[in-house]
Amino acid sequence: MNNLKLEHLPQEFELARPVLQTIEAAGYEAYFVGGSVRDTILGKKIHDVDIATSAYPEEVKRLFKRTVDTGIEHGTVMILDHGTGYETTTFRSESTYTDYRRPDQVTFVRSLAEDLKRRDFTINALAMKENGEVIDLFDGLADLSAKQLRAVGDPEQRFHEDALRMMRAVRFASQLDFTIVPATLTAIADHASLLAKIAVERTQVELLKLLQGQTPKRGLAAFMTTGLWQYCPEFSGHEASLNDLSERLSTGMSSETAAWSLLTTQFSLDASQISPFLKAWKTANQMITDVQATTTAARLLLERELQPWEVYQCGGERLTIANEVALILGAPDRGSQLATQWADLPIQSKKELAVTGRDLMQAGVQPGPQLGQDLQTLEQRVVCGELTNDASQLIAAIQ
Ligand SMILES: Nc1ccn([C@@H]2O[C@H](COP(=O)(O)OP(=O)(O)OP(=O)(O)O)[C@@H](O)[C@H]2O)c(=O)n1
Ligand SMILES: [Mg+2]
Repeated sequence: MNNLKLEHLPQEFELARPVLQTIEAAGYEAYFVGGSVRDTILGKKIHDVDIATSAYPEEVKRLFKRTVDTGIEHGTVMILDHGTGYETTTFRSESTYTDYRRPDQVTFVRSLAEDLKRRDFTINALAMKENGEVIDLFDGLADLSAKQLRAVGDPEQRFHEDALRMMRAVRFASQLDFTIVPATLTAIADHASLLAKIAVERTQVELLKLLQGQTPKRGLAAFMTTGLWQYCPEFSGHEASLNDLSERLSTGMSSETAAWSLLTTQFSLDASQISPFLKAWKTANQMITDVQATTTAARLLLERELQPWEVYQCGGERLTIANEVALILGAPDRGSQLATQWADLPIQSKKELAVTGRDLMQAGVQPGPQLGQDLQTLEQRVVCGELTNDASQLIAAIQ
């Protein structure tokens, strides 16, 4: 056990202190736990603070005026008395897990040590008192300084309890630039197939964080060597492409759209293959549309410059993503050129076309498929600079 007392806590903790103080004043224990403690010690910005307490959910609710049962069956209560909501979870003990996802039952306990020992990695098993004193029962601080991920206790047990933790390991390796210690890495390789039991939505979150992390090479390399990749939807047959990526990807992708586009471009998927690929990963429909556009453009950028119509069809921010992806895969950086090409387009969307279908009908074009065709021809010719975007000229061109 090591000692550390943080003197200057980030604002997020300062604001949450009254919650811990109220719980402690009633005779219970309360600590900050999880990622916020880890990230503060690492000097990183934190996004939310999690609180763990010896008070049972009903006891927590009695201490505050406004609470919401956000996950009461797991012991989680949201406290709203201090502005921002604070999720407070009662200490829980180990129990049996038969489905590799969630415990068969949750047992509330009064001991912090019992709670911490069922957490995934030593760096995530730190607790911090309201006054900044860090409780380190599993040498998490030593692993933080050595930049290492190590499962708490027996790694096999930790991955049996929740197979998603294996994806979390490779995600943290990328996000934090940490190595995974050999025993933990071996346990991941031995249990990789359990990932198939995990809901794809949860795996997706970790994969995207990995690709957006600071050292994606590290995370991807572990993702590949442990065999986790084999239990991800639609990855089969792409081992060589993924290994190639793990060598190329020296910085994190800028967004989720960029992360997906990198995979679909690297896998040489065409627009019709992107939809089943992303559907298997359960992404939103908008993501499918965006990735189809960025991948089409990125694939072209790997060969040559884009024509105005191709710039137009990809559009705005998506061009930046296409360029980001193509650059990683070996194309020259055409970022500023694309920005100029985009800015110089006569119109940037169909809404800016000087005529509508109604205008064409008034000019005598019959409604029907031909009308749509005519409009698209005009749009294309305006974008390419063959026609001026002027209503009378466009109508004249059609007639
Ligand atoms: N499968 C999991 C998920 C979470 N935890 C524990 O619950 C804490 C909070 O979980 P979560 O917010 O999902 O992850 P963080 O570690 O806080 O990371 P992030 O910064 O992404 O929120 C973790 O630190 C860890 O102690 C765990 O043991 N096993
Ligand atoms: Mg967290």
